[in-house]
Amino acid sequence: MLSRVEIFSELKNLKKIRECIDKDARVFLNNEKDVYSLVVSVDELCSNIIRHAYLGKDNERIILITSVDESFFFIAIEYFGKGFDQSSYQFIPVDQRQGTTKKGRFGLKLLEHIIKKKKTPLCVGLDPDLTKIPILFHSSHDPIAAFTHTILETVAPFCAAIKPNFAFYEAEGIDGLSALKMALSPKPNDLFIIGDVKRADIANSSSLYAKAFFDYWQHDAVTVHPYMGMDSILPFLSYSEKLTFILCLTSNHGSTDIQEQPLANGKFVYEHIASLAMSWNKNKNVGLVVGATKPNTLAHIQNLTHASLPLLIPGIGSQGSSVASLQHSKFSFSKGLALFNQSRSIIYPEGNFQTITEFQDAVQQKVIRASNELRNVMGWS
Ligand SMILES: O=C(O)c1cc(=O)[nH]c(=O)n1[C@@H]1O[C@H](COP(=O)(O)O)[C@@H](O)[C@H]1O
Repeated sequence: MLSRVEIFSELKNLKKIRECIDKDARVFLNNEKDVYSLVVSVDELCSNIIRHAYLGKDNERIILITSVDESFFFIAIEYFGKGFDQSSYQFIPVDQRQGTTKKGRFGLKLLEHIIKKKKTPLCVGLDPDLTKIPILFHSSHDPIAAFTHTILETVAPFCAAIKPNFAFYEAEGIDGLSALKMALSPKPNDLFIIGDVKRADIANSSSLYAKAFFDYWQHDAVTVHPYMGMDSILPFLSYSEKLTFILCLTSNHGSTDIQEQPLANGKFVYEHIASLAMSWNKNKNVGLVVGATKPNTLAHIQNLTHASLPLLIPGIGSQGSSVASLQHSKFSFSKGLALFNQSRSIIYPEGNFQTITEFQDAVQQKVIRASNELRNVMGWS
């Protein structure tokens, strides 16, 4: 299949180039994240042509030619401005590029992209609990692995993100962690993966937590606590292509013990955390965890941050909150970016299941209902 797109050199015209690459890349690649990476690379290349080769002039031509089939993808970009000075290029091996590349919004854009493609901001939490996993999985030699695999396969088409909570895997020791590793290998297509790890330590230790969850586990995002301050969070933020969700106002009752305490200046601790998070957002890769169980405070935090930080919102379902209660609050579904997590209410449907298929059908009903509910609220149905 051969395509040709010609545009004038205005940034707004790059949409046509992105659309063409997005369409053709799907013939060749079957992974949403790879498609997105390619779209971003070509977009970056063309915007550099406009900025550097055409010095911002908007009436010059850029021509994109692609040829693609399942085994081959050819991309040519033709432009007529100042050529690239190859002698100015200094090769930096990928493993030494940390901190040398332009700070990206890749994690944020990837999340946005997947939410739009899947038409849902639903995140499904992977919280495999041996006391809740249906009996039929217990005859498997590795119930946690079998359960995780079944849940992933069932929910993947209907959600944008998954959030494995490490507590549930770590509780089973090495076996639990290998079950998770196996379930996530190869990396699932079309899913944003948030490692719910709630870490952070002195910088020296945090940098290894960050390495573990971003490099080894290949997560797209992690959750961290802010208790130890900026230096404990920065090692996570130095991964500019990943997202780091900072606990701001958690969904549990104990949030009143510390997070909802007033400071000497009259502000609440969670407000202070939200302001700090905004000031740490130099790489556009900071998000906040805010529970859905306090819809009005959630709305207040959304306002306070001008909806500039992506929100991870747990607490819907088993913890008693609902999409309806958010609708009845001042929270705005149309401002900024938010992911709504549900774990137990999706992965543990009631019933006495005799077969995996019966169980999958029940989970599928739950996840479709949760996904559709959010889709309706977003006006995407
Ligand atoms: O960081 C989280 O994900 C989190 C923060 C919070 O404030 N409240 C909260 O419930 N969570 C996690 O979100 C999931 C909620 O699970 P369910 O209550 O079963 O939907 C669990 O894995 C929690 O650990």
